[in-house]
Amino acid sequence: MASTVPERPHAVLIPIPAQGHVTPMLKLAKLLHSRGFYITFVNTHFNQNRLLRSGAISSLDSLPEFRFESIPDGLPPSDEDATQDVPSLCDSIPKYCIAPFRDLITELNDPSSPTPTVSCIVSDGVMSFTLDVAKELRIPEVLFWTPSACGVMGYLHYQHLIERGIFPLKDASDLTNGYLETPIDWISGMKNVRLRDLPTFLRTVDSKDIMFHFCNRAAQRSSMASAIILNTFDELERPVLDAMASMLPPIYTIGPLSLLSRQITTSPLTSISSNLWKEDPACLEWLQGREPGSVVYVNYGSITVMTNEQLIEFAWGLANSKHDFFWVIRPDLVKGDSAVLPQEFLSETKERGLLASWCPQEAVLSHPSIGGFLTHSGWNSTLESICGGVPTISWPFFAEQQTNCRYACTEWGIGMEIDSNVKREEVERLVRELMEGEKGKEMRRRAVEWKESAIRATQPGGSSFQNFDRLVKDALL
Ligand SMILES: O=c1ccn([C@@H]2O[C@H](COP(=O)(O)OP(=O)(O)O[C@H]3O[C@H](CO)[C@@H](O)[C@H](O)[C@H]3O)[C@@H](O)[C@H]2O)c(=O)[nH]1
Repeated sequence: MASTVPERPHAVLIPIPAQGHVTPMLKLAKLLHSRGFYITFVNTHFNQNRLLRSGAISSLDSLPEFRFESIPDGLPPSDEDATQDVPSLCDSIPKYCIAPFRDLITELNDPSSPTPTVSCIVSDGVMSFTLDVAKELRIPEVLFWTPSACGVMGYLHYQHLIERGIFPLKDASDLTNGYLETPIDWISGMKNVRLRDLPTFLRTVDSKDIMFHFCNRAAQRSSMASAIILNTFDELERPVLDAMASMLPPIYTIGPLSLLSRQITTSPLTSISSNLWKEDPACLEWLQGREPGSVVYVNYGSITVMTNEQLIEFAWGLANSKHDFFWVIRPDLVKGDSAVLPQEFLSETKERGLLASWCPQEAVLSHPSIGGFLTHSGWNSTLESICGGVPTISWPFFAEQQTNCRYACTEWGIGMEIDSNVKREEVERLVRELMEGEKGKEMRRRAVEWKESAIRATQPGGSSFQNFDRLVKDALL
């Protein structure tokens, strides 16, 4: 009797097209590939071109059983090397991506397609239109929410903000009159939070705000998924995870993915990365010549923008602290223009400061010479900092970065916050405290403890390691 070889499971993964989402989704894709899955990774055309141009992926069909596909995002052409406008993307994606996504899956499942039948969809938590395609085509779908659990908990309560009359704000003066300090004591699992610690899209008088409704809708629809994946670990966010368990389908905490994915060492997949900008590798050599724990690393992620005046405040704060620093200034970091740093700053710091436009951040944060991280508190940066045992100064920009900052400062003991109206004296003071002060020492001790806890979680027997196994067996196969 002829025996039939069972078909390989085929997972289709789709992140929202932003660096902080593509990176963890690609790590997850690689992990699933290492467990025998055939992978289709779906980018937008815009991002696929960027990944090819930056050298993150060198060709689209060189890897066996791991293919990249792309769909349009519905936006008009824009600067090819700059982050796309986030509200425009969030407005366009649900309208324009659903048909091409449905067509792609239908094509993959056509009997003439050489690929195995699609057995599951793993979609970004905010790409909630994919749930409709999954339902229509009867394919199970798991949602991967890439922010922290505390951030996701904030989004899950956006509907309550409407019901309680908190969203929209009554008056623009609520942004400055102390209203945002209002304690929020009704979210179970979250303590010591104020209105200003919840994801920032509530800070508007516009009842139709795109970002608020985009995140609220995605949060409300999460219960349609068959499971939820979070890039966190139980010990770090236990109270909020416990509270969330009754609000969502089964949750699998599998983070930090940057540690869990280190198990992939032999596959050809190690040669692909998710960088939308070209990395400057020279920084690692520069760090090599520095004393352990002596360098302040400064990076605001892939979306944050600031004015040139703010950039100059950071510059003089760093210079006046007299500490060595490695500062990544993305080409589109300064709003509407390119960054201009004063010549006196450049000459004064040339022996002890290094500037770059993009870097291998995970390697930088694990380098022994890094003593502290001035960050915008994006979730990937927060986790990568924990994995390096590095304490932070936080200048949160938007979304759930304010929530991450609050938790880093008050719950995890690894961060200090800079006022959004940044001034050089405060930067100097906080950098000195971080690098020389008693508080800095204590934060470093806590950061190292969290690093050890993250390592335990991702090693065999650890919670994230086991949850990944369970995710594969119970939710994806
Ligand atoms: O020079 C650089 C700068 C950044 N990165 C990487 O880029 C990612 C940036 O991600 P993150 O720190 O999370 O920041 P954002 O790009 O701002 O991330 C978006 O997505 C995150 C996950 O959902 C959210 O937490 C943030 O609020 C949201 O802005 C990280 O993996 C970094 O290692 C580099 O490799 N090199």
